Amino acid sequence: MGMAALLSPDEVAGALAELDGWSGDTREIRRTLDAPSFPAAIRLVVEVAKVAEDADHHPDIDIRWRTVTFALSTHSEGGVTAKDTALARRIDELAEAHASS
Ligand SMILES: C[C@H](O)[C@H](O)[C@H]1CNC2=NC(N)=NC(=O)C2=N1
Repeated sequence: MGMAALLSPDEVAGALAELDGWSGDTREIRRTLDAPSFPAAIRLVVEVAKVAEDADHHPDIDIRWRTVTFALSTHSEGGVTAKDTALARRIDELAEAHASS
């Protein structure tokens, strides 16, 4: 048993309504961002990596040139928990600083 509880469908829907650009369901939430350039995309990923390591909660990351997709779930629980919605908010803050959309 992990420490974070799975969110209900209503809780995930409520969180997604507050998170700009995120989609998903109780299994996983995801957002795709376009950075201005490949180096900018990598810088964003490095910043997210620092936050993820500090939180001991790690996103699945897909990098294609300057397009980055972050997919969040709590693997130990088999779905979305508050750890994922919290990390999504942090990613949004970093993405804003990196002029992504
Ligand atoms: C031991 C350590 O806390 C676990 O392996 C962590 C690491 N990062 C993780 N990240 C994610 N996304 N889900 C997890 O269940 C998870 N577990």
